[in-house]
Amino acid sequence: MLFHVRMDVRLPHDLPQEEAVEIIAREKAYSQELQRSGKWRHIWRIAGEYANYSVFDVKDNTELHEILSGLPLFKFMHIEVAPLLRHPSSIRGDDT
Ligand SMILES: O=C(O)CC1=CCC(=O)O1
Repeated sequence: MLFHVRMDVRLPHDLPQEEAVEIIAREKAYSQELQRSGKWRHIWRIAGEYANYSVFDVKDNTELHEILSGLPLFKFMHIEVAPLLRHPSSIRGDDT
């Protein structure tokens, strides 16, 4: 199943710099491992915002929830999820 996900990151102003750097490094490693696995298909920065649009390809809602709630930045994020399906007007036979 494909899901479009928007993640907005809000780091608290009083979060120590070293802690923020460490969490962001873990976030990057976690994300890149999932990208290599094919489950995290796309990640795009939203221009001018500390936010991204991502596309996930996972088995079901439960797997998506497990992945998102495992994000090192999860507690500092606002996340919006939209399930995707093929549009009947799409000229593409698959989702490439
Ligand atoms: O910077 C972001 O948008 C948050 C994030 C998600 C995965 C990652 O590496 O950073």
